[in-house]
Amino acid sequence: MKIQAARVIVTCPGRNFVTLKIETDQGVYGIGDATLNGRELAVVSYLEDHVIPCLIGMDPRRIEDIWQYLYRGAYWRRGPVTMRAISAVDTALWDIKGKMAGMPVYDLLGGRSRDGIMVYGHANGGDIEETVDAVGSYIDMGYKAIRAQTGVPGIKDAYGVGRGKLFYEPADAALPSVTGWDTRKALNHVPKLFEKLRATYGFDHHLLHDGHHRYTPQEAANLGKMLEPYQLFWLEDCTPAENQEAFKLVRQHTVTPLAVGEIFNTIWDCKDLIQNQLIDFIRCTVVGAGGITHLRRIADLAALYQVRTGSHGATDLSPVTMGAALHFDTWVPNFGIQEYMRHTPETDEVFPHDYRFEAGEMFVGDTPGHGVDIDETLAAKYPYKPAYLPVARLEDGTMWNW
Ligand SMILES: O=C(O)C(=O)C[C@H](O)[C@H](O)CO
Ligand SMILES: [Mg+2]
Repeated sequence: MKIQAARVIVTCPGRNFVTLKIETDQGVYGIGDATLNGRELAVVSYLEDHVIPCLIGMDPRRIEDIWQYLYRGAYWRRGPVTMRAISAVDTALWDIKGKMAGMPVYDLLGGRSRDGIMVYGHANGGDIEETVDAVGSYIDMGYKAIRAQTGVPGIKDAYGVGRGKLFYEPADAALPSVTGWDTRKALNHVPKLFEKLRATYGFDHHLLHDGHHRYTPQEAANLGKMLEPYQLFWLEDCTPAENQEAFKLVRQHTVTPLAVGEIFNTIWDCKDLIQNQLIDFIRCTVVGAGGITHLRRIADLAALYQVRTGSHGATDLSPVTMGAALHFDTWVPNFGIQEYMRHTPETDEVFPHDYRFEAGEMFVGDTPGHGVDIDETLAAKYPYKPAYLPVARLEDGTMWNW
């Protein structure tokens, strides 16, 4: 069996997605997601100019060997562009293997560990009242877990506060827009949101919050401590994690559960965090961390230390990633939660899929492979549109972490 052709499909049904389609000489094909928000075309070139020429003629059944070939073979290891490209190949190959075997991917991985996959949605508002209402509407939709973000007085375009209620997408301009940040103002405000949420809805639902890399370790520890009475499911990306040791300081001072990993590419980004039990949830996902093959390695390491999974699932990850992630979640023994930001109806139409949401959980179907396809004719109607994520600056103009 041989890989006969492979091509990259770029489409923008409201936002940009990069998809790799691998075709075999036996008529079976597979697809993988390679979307890197705000840097999409770098991955397109990596795939078209450097990966696809090597893939032609290879045996698509050799998923592990092809993964090692692309990782070790490039010499230049890791990084978001390389690992997104490897992930797209890997996901497409698992899709092909499932189709060849007549099995859904979760069965190839070892079978079902659970029936439904608990997901969390994004509730946000310009102020506390609006966010409280938004959380209420997620509860009405059946969600058991909700991430809550609010605008902060005095901060321009605080992180996580979108224009729409269901389809938040921060990459919106042909050049990066400038948002603001002020830790003092956020620390004064965020605990009040959770106080109000618990007072309004009680403690039956899981509440989450994303710090989006904004706080120093000391500030993050302070926030975690202030949020303890509200019993969060997790505080995410409370401080940048390039220096994994930074989490020691946060951990020493708070029992608020910590989650990190949406920008990690490999096991090397999180091995110290996991082995030192500095986090509770690892948020790497299929598209970000080298596909199913590598994510399984991360999850297995995490399991040794009682760290559970909580895969990134924002809208910039295409339905292909969502499908593959849900198969992974259906199997992985140390599952925690899955992020689920809804795609727009236009996106769902371009990527027909068999997963569904019901009563706060997602369910995968039994279609062989990962159960997500691409309608290429429809995809061609939505050409690529340059879009950047915003940047953040402090009040005095200093660049900060968006
Ligand atoms: O979903 C989350 O937790 C995010 O932090 C979303 C990110 O801002 C988004 O994926 C960036 O492209
Ligand atoms: Mg996040």
